[in-house]
Amino acid sequence: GSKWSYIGPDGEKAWPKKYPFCGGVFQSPIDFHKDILQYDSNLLPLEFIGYNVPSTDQFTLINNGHSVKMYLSPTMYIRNLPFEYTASQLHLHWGNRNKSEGSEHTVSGKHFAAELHIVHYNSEKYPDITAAMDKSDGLAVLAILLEIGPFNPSYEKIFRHFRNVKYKDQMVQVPGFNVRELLPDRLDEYYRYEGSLTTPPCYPSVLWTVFRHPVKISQEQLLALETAMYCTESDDPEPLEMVDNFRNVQEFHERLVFISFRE
Ligand SMILES: NS(=O)(=O)c1c(F)c(F)c(S(=O)(=O)CCO)c(N[C@H]2CCc3ccccc32)c1F
Ligand SMILES: [Zn+2]
Repeated sequence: GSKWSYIGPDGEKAWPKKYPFCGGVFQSPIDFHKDILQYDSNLLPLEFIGYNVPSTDQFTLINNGHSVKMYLSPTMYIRNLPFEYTASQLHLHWGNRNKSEGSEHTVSGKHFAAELHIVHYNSEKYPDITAAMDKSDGLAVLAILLEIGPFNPSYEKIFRHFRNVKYKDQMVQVPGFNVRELLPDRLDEYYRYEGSLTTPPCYPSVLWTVFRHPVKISQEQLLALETAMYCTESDDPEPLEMVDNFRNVQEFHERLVFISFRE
């Protein structure tokens, strides 16, 4: 499978050797700081269609060795982007139990505890995500910054299954729920820029929407995320904890991030 990691000799500094786009342009994630932000009044709130998936449907949650990802229903899509984008999967990035600063995007140099990504592909132009993922208008990823606060029952609908996907390639079925509950209340306030996948193959194919307002999960939920999973298979004699699975922020020169809010 894909031989890359977040640590050691196959870590992010080595990614460009096998995945040239990782050393290229428009790379993500980035730091949002005031001198690259520009207000844009044309940035409308996104519209989510079909996000309220009935509990009779099921999502497949899988540990792929890099993250924990959940396949979404093809009836879920977003409007109010340049094209219609259909949901593909969601996954998370996080730190470790001693340093809960595992978000990919940062704000004024500050990490949040973790980050949820909902990956969509341009279903108006491409038949599936594999066709879309290396096209400049191929993908749209929504990013939700996570921070510590009260217990979050919506995130628990995913988190309570972590014990069944502890090891690489393990999977479990998750009853459908309203994925809109995972997003912050203020959908009208977000950062928007053109960037890339934050993992190999790092294609510069992503229209990023990072919501301004973080969502809160409890300390215990965060600890579960930081301690539940392994990158290795269940029978591996040298288990590797799945921690710190975030890419460092990338150089962002001569470019702007558009914001839908006046700070
Ligand atoms: N942070 S991110 O949003 O850039 C991002 C990831 F961080 C990440 F881990 C994955 S993955 O599929 O779990 C593993 C590596 O592809 C994807 N998966 C994408 C990339 C390629 C692909 C192909 C089919 C379905 C999903 C994806 C991803 F888009
Ligand atoms: Zn991601």
